[in-house]
Amino acid sequence: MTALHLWLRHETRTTERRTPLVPSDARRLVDAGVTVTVEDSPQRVFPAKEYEAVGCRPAEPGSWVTAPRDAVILGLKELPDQSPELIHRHVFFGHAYKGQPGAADLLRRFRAGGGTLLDLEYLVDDTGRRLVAFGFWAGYVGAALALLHHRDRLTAPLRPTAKDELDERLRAAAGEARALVIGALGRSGRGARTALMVAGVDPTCWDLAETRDLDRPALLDHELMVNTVLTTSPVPPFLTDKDLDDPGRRLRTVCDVTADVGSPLNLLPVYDTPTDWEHPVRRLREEPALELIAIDNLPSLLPLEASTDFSAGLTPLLADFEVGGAWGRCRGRFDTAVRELRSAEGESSDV
Ligand SMILES: NC(=O)c1ccc[n+]([C@@H]2O[C@H](COP(=O)([O-])OP(=O)(O)OC[C@H]3O[C@@H](n4cnc5c(N)ncnc54)[C@H](O)[C@@H]3O)[C@@H](O)[C@H]2O)c1
Repeated sequence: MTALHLWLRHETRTTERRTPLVPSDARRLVDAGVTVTVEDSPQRVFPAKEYEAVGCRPAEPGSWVTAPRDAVILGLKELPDQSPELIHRHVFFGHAYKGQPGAADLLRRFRAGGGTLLDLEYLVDDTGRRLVAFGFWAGYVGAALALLHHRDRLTAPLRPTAKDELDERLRAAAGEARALVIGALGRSGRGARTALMVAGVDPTCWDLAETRDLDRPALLDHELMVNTVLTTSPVPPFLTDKDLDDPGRRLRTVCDVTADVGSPLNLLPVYDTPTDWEHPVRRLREEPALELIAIDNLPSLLPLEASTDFSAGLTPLLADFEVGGAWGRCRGRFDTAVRELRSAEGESSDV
């Protein structure tokens, strides 16, 4: 039996309805002897009473700051700014290791309080492959939005929805479309293919083998493209301004699921800011028209499915919360980031 005390916090972003732990999985952890505290959260897709019904302890939103020191605080997105010293172990997406805005400040807060960031993005197996990710639903929603827009049936602002409702809209928009999914064998790629199939569209699927010698005319001959490629080494871009200016281009709608703006590995360097729920579509060219969707929080639009899937992957890892293995690698990445921060600040490199 483990002495783990898990504390599920309220998400501060009002649009964030997802949770990394759903009630049915919380029950599994409680049954395994884990103490699970769940903060009330008005927007979470599962009400607090469903967690209480399976044996979780209730808590007020934001009360994790006063949680016992040994509690592991679980969340998805950013921590609120109050509490300059972070004393706990925190499991969430910290976005703190690639020099992102606010990254150094967050690491400093951990360093000041002696806490630890266990970043979900760095929870990987021994080959470096991520163990929990929202990719499938990012691809699903991205392709669905692209298809709906292509059919002139996308309305803004976007709002979180249920899969049944989205699928109904996709079926109502069914018909021929020449669609291309790049990165088709990955998590997001599979999601994109699945959504397009719901709309009766059988996309062309490219992955590593098909882009090694990129056939640009073939790419531009598709009406709709969904980019879901996660690359770790530089490769030539899939689209350039020159391609966009090609008068023979049939491509009209692009969804960049990676929304990798500003990264040196960006494969679609034809725009410089993502789009969002208020304004999901941006016109990049007038004649012939080319429109872009590049939203960086796609799975939040399907909070129930995204949460359920993510929680199913995370729960066995939480049940086996330990020093070594995936959590050890995750901790090691945090230690490295703190050392890097120290040496950037000219201090001793000891952690
Ligand atoms: N927009 C959002 O809300 C959102 C949410 C989750 C994930 N994402 C992003 O989606 C992207 C994909 O994530 P994933 O979980 O699907 O990754 P993944 O590793 O499961 O899949 C990536 C795929 O890209 C393929 N690939 C790599 N290099 C390629 C190349 N040069 N040409 C063609 N294919 C290539 C890989 O073989 C793999 O099949 C990531 O950038 C991730 O950050 C975005």
